[in-house]
Formats: sequence, structure tokens, C-alpha cells
Amino acid sequence: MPKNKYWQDCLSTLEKKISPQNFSTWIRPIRLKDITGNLVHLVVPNRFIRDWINENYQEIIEDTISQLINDKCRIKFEISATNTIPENEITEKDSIVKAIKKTDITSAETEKKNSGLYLNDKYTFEDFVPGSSNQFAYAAAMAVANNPATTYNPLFIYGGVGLGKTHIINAIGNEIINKNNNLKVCYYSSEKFMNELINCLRYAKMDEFRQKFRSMDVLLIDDVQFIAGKERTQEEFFHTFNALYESHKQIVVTSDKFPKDIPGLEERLRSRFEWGLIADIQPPDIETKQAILKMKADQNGIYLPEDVTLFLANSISSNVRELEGYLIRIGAYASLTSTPINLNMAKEILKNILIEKNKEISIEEIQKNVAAYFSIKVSDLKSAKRLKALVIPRQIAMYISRQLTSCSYPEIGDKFGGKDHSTIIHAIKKIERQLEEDYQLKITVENLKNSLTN
Ligand SMILES: Nc1ncnc2c1ncn2[C@@H]1O[C@H](COP(=O)(O)OP(=O)(O)OP(=O)(O)O)[C@@H](O)[C@H]1O
Repeated sequence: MPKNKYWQDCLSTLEKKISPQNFSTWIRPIRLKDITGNLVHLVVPNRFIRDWINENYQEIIEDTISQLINDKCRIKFEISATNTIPENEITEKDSIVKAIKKTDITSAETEKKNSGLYLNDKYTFEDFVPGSSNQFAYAAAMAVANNPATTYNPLFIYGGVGLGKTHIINAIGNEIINKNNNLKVCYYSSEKFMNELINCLRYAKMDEFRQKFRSMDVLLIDDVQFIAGKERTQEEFFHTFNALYESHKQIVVTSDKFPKDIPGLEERLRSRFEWGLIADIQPPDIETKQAILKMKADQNGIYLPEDVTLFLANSISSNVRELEGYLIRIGAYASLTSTPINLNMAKEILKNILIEKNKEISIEEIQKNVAAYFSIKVSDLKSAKRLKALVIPRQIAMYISRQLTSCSYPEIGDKFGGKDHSTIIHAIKKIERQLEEDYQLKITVENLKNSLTN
């Protein structure tokens, strides 16, 4: 099968899996260049598209190609501003398969010298914009990177979705390797940790698994909240943690919640996470958002006018990933249509997203979010049960309802199982008082409000 026909098949399959708009923005511009070993070389017009695809579509593209050729492959991108397709055709599907089979899949472990196992070298401190919202986590991360296993161990970084946890934990690893190339550093998402554990259990390779993690100098585990409720994973992680900690090795974990707010997390792990330093990342303020946008635009060679930067920083999300996504969308549009970026264009591109975001928040949504956050039922929020585990979330939900909706006290009472307006006033006053002294509660409420408004 000629190479282009083969790529067409791949595109047709992808077209069925991805929404039309996303398909034409992100997938359509990709060209197949070449195949070497198990690597499929693709060409994209710019860094935006490459990074976006890597983050959002890499797996689906690899799976689609792997299925078509009946073998496992990886994709690699090249950037070509002119988007030319070199014509070194591979004519038969068989020869593609053969080429892929010839080379064993090179694991990321052996691919580079010492660049840290599974570390993303794209995420460094130089590329991280510090601001009042992340200052504490940033300083703690730098301190750990400069003196691993001496100052803060473990370092526990937590914050809402898309606020830079993965970036900062990888930056720690990259910085450590830059300073001392002999140290063994590995980065694992907790899901990857779990999958590898399951595989090792299945194939009776637990000794290998233990040996691998326990030989590390620095263990970085991202999104640790996902191991909560997974008994075997927590147990293995607990032993790994102890072994490393006792040998004075650095451990850094990130999570979307404070340890005591992670439902299903074993007590012994929770207490260990609290042994070291706990640092939070808060949603960025407008100035930090502007600085991030400017840096990302610069890095990608986009000219982003001041008024567009301000518009983006003001009107959209505090979730930096989303912010970056909008910048990428605008940049890709400008690049694909060869039009300069201006305010009207940015408004037009983001019109639908903004309408969606500006919709008024309902009490039902607030209840759903608060219940999910505390892993309780919405019906418990509406009930009159006096358990502490329900009373606090209920009062928080009432407080947020008053803050984010225009509902009156009696209306809020109605939505909470027909409670009297005086109960609502009492709950709100109580939360207001506690917010002044309980920093942890303040962050929980901020995170919840943020997840509802972004
Ligand atoms: N302060 C910052 N400076 C520069 N880039 C940032 C900053 N904060 C976040 N980002 C960027 O935002 C994107 C999302 O960040 P990241 O993936 O680290 O978030 P996260 O907190 O790990 O999200 P999740 O909760 O979904 O795991 C990344 O591209 C990252 O580079």
C-alpha cells in the first residue's frame, strides 16, 4: 500500500474518533514523512500543533497506526514551517511493518543517557513563571532541587487542575539531573506506577519492580490521589516510600488535594505525606496569567498583542492548561489562515467557550461539585444528618451557593432539602468565621469555587 494511501486510512479512522473541529485544526495539518524502526515520523507546521498533539492526541494516533499495521509504534514530530512532505515513499504496507519489526521498541529508559526516567525535559524552572499564587511551591521545589533529600522530604505539592503541578515536579527532576548527572531520578504518574505494578504482579516480576524503584535517588510521583482506594498499590507505594525515605532519598508527590482531603487514602500514607513539607499552588492572578501567556507566546514565536493578552488573562480560566490551549488555538488559527492575531479574531475564536463559561452557576452544580470533592452523596448535603463529615461539606456548599449565585437565603434553604433561612445564615456565618483562621479550609473553598467558575 503506498504510504500516502496508508496515511489516508489512518486519517479516516481518526476522523471517526475526533470531533470535526478538532480534527481539522489538529490532525488535518499532519503529514506522514517517514518510518524508521518503530518510529513513525510526522511533520507538523509549528510547535503549537506539535505540543498540543503530543499532549492530547499522541496516544490515539499511535493506537490507530499500531492497529493499522498490526504492530506497536511510536510517533515523532518534526516541524516544517512550509509543511513540505518529503517524497521518500515506502510503497508497501508490508515493508512498513517489516521496518517497524526490525527494531525493538526502544524503551524510554535506554533511549537517553541520563535524562531521568520518564521525565519530561520540556518542563523546567526557567519555563515556569513564579507569581504570588505558586511562590511557596516554587521556592520549595527549588530548595529540593538544589539539595535533594536534605531539606524537605517528602515534598508534597498540591493544587487544582492545570495549575502547574506536573510542570514543577518535572522541573525538580530536570534541575537535579542538570546539577548532578549521576543521580537516578524517575518521574511516574500514579497511574503508570499502578499499571506497572499490575503488570509485574501478573508476570511475577515483583522483585524487579521493587528493585527498580528502590534504586532511585529521587522518586517523583504525580497525581498521587489516584492511588487512593487501590489497596495493593497503596501498600506497595508505602513500602517503596519507606525504603527510599530510610535511605535518605528524595520523594516528591503531587496531588489535587491536601492529604487529609484525599478520600480513600490510607492513614499511614497520609501521615507520611505530612512528614515533610506541604506546599500549595493556587490559581494564578491576572498578572501571572499575563506573564505566562507572554512567555508561552514568545517560546512559540507568536506575536500576541497586548490587548489580546489582557483579554485572555481577564476573561478565561485560571487553569493554565486551558489558557495555553486557547493561546494555541488562536496561534494555530493565525498560522493556518496566515492572518495576524488581533482582538476581534481572538474574541471570535473563543466566542462559544466564553458563552459556556459565562452561564450562571446553579446550586445543583455547586452541590454536585462539593459532594464529589468530599466523596459524599448530594442527598447527604440536602439531608439533616449531623455527622461532622457531612456538616462541614454542607455548610461549605451553602456558603459557596451564596457567593456564586444570586439566590436568597430562603431559596438556598429550599435547595438544601427545605431548610429554614436562619439555618443557612448560621452556616454561612460559621464558614466565614472559620475562613479567617483555617488556611486549609480557605484553600479547599477556593479550589471548589475555582473548579466551578473555570
Ligand atoms: N506558572 C507557570 N508557568 C508556566 N507554565 C505553567 C505555569 N503553570 C502551569 N503552566 C503550564 O500549564 C500547563 C498545565 O500544567 P500542568 O500539567 O503542570 O498542570 P497540573 O497541575 O499537573 O494539572 P493536572 O491536575 O491536570 O495534573 C503546562 O503546559 C504547564 O507548562
